[in-house]
Amino acid sequence: FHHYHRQQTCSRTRYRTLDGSCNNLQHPTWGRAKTTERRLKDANGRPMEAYEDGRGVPRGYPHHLPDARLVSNLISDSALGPDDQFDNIRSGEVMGFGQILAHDLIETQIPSGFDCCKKRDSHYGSIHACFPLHIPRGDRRFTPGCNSFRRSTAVLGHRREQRNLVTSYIDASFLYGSSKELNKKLRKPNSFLMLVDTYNLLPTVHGGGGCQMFQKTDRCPITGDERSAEAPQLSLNHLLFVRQHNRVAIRLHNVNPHWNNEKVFQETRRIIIAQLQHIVYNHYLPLIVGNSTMARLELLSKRPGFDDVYDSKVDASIVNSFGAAAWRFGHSLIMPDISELEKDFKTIKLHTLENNLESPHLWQQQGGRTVKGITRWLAAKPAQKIDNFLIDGLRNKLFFLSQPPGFDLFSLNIQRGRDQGVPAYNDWREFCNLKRFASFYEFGEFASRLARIYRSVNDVDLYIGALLEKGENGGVGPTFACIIGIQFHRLKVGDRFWYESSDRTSGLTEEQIYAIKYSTLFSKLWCNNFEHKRIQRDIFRLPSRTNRLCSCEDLPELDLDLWREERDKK
Ligand code: HEM
Ligand SMILES: [Ca+2]
Repeated sequence: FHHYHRQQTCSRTRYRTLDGSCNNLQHPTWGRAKTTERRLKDANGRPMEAYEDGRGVPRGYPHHLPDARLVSNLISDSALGPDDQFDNIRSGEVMGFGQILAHDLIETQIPSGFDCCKKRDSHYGSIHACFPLHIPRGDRRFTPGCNSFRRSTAVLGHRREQRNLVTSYIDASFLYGSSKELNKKLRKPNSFLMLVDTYNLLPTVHGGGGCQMFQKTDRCPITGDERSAEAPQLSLNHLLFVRQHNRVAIRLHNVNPHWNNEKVFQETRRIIIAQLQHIVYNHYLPLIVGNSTMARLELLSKRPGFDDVYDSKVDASIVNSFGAAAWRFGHSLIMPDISELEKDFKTIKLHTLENNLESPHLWQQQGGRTVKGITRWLAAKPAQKIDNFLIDGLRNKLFFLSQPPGFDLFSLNIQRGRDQGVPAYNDWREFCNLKRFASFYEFGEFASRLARIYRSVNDVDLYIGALLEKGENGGVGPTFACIIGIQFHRLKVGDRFWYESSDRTSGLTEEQIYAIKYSTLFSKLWCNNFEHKRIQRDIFRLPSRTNRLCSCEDLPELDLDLWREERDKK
């Protein structure tokens, strides 16, 4: 293992590398793009892995587990739930931000170039490459056709592993790209700015890229992450960060006109990443894992200045089951439509989500005229509850794109977990020091349905078991809180460039850190970059008596004078 990595030598640079290498000086590849996802180890030091043969055959294959689509139909059909499935605390942006954060941390490689549906294809029928979903008889809402499922690319070794294409660290890689080559394409030449188009929207590529074009004028966006056109609210979160970079960069250049372009760019990048980390740990995560996990794993930031949490023994690489299951909790947050909300915060214009996937059309039309209404809606209206239900648009019509067949995102999640050897729910309970379930009855409402399709309570898939748990204040249940908590703990203490670090080479000053903590509110970024006049203070919580709509001007602004350097000092 070690001799591969020794070749790269690292120096202590002021800024992060783009691919995440050399964050850990002893282990230069930890957290780097294009490296292997990790397995947590149980109390006996055994990796948390559950391939059927211990090597790489999907868990349950061929006949041990119920078809993923059957599980989804019986447990996750939103028609089985209450009429109103909106959350009463969390705003739609909890969903939007959750997805862009997911894309900062992980993109599991999936191979291309073959078709699991074509008998002539050499991989057809090979369980090492293809793992087709079986559609239960009589499942009329789900148009069968061929539901090709390609297994995540295998990193071969003693046991099959998967590869993460992006940097694990919270480093805004979705904005800057996970490689030098991509970063170069995203920047305006000879400038400290990120590229935008003529309407100050995401830059685009003519005639292609990974998105659908409904009209001749639609053009696919190019960003630091190739999935940015996946859904409109995701693209708009990308846009927010591109604009925020440019806004800070221009002001930083004005404060330090003697800095060269690269210095302005890199210093801006450091500020943006600090703001992102601050928001994730102090405003976002508490709403997901709850206060007890935040406290137990010391995830909240210190109030004022420095906090040297870095531990060079901690590997911040993404844990397999975090990406394949736990962080996909967010799919249950997804709302059935996308709306534009007028200035009065009442009048709404509806669009369905499933007809706007993989397409920039909604926000590109008329030079971005819809951006303001959609972003106002994301902030002011609720997400769906974190639960075992998924909206019909994604459970039956994913990638429907005006023509059947559709797909089911929950089935994909379950199938992906089995593909990647994610252990069963009960094994994770034990890992997390929770009592194993002795019988199906402990699942409550859905017990008899689970008992009907799984052979044993020990077989229930992690994704489904964990989403059936209740969490603190409507957050994720204890099993996902455990996995997510561990991952974010590692992403904090395993990041040498963590924003509260007092390192003299790579860190900010104590005053700068204080200023970032004092002023950084995602609501303010939303105001500044989408030209809103009013918003609530905490964008992730719905407007309420304790989180009233206020004037954007009343929210604090980052004081960039703290970055002023005398010309001769440099
Ligand atoms: C409109 C919204 C969304 C759509 C259409 C969507 C769709 C998808 C699809 C198709 C996949 C790949 C499934 C597979 O083949 O395994 C995926 C993966 C994933 N999604 Fe979502 N998603 C959305 C929102 C979210 C949100 C809100 C979160 C979290 C808060 C999230 C977290 C993830 C994660 C962690 C993965 C695995 C990434 C990887 O390992 O490559 N997604 N999503
Ligand atoms: Ca990253």
